[in-house]
Amino acid sequence: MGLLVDEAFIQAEEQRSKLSISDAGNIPVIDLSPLVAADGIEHSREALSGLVAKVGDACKEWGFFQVVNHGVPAELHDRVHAAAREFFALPLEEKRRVRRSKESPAGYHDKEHTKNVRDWKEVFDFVVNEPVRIPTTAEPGEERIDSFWNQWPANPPDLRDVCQRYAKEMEKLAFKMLELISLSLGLHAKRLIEFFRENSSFLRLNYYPPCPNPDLALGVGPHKDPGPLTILSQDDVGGLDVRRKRDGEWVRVKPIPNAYVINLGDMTQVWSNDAYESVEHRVSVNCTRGRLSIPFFLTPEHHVNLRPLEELLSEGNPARYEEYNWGRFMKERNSSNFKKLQEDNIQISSFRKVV
Ligand SMILES: O=C(O)CCC(=O)C(=O)O
Ligand SMILES: [Fe+2]
Repeated sequence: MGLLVDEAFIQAEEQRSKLSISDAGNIPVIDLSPLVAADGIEHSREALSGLVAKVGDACKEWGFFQVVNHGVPAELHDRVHAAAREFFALPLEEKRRVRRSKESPAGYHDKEHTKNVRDWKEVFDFVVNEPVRIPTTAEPGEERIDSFWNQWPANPPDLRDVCQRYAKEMEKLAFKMLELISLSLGLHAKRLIEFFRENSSFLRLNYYPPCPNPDLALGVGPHKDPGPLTILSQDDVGGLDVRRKRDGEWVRVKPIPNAYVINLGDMTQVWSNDAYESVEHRVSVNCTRGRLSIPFFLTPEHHVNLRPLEELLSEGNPARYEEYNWGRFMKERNSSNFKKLQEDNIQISSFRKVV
């Protein structure tokens, strides 16, 4: 295939997607119905122990799994997808009325870079709880805090309401997943939820238009998510690829109707002192069908500090990470989206202790 896309989108040869990628056939699919039926995990721990074990195994072996019977109303899910499609179909000029800026980082944008290569996608971001507060700079000792709010487009008119209701459902599901992950690590069910009573979580509507050079560009370059976990809804097109832990191969996550894809992020890796690992993933594109995906990123407030959890450490298993501050970490990471840096943005590996 000849070169049809702008140079900014071209991935280095070793990062490109092979057209013959295989389906991740055995990525775990976990049925959450015991949890939904039990009305809270505290009350029926026995009945849920099988579920906890499954989540633990999936976290260790894959760091990626899908959940079904999760309790999120299908009708609401379908309405968010429909509204998102309508939004992305608007003329660029109209979408750009709610474009994001340094001062107002929620909204529409189409120029994100992952590892300094431009992603083949359009995005609309919104936060779950307003306003979100973030330090003005990433300097140590910075005391100034900026607040920002969502920007909602006039069209489609129901986008705001549908998105806000859906966001609350995602928050609820994320808390359930945190309980299961806590229990699977041998922690108290509420141990990890503590960090998110107030939170800065956000949702992203991703649209990946058909791409004339799916052999050269990616929808999102290879990366790991920085929070504890991400809950993703995808349509039936497919394109999410995971680097399988077992052999380092890229495999495609098969779309399952009404399922959510859950992936662990860096924060879970740090808390668990590497017992669970954040998994690398990327998005491949294709030349015929536009793809829609809607990830929910659970994230804490800016003042939260992260480090391996004391209860999981021992003499034989000392902390592998230095403590870091979430607000400063995110400020530093996000600044690379606005100016194209030569180096890659900050990663948790910067906090890894030399032992
Ligand atoms: O679109 C997808 O399937 C994944 C998107 C993703 O990984 C991200 O936005 O962090
Ligand atoms: Fe991601």
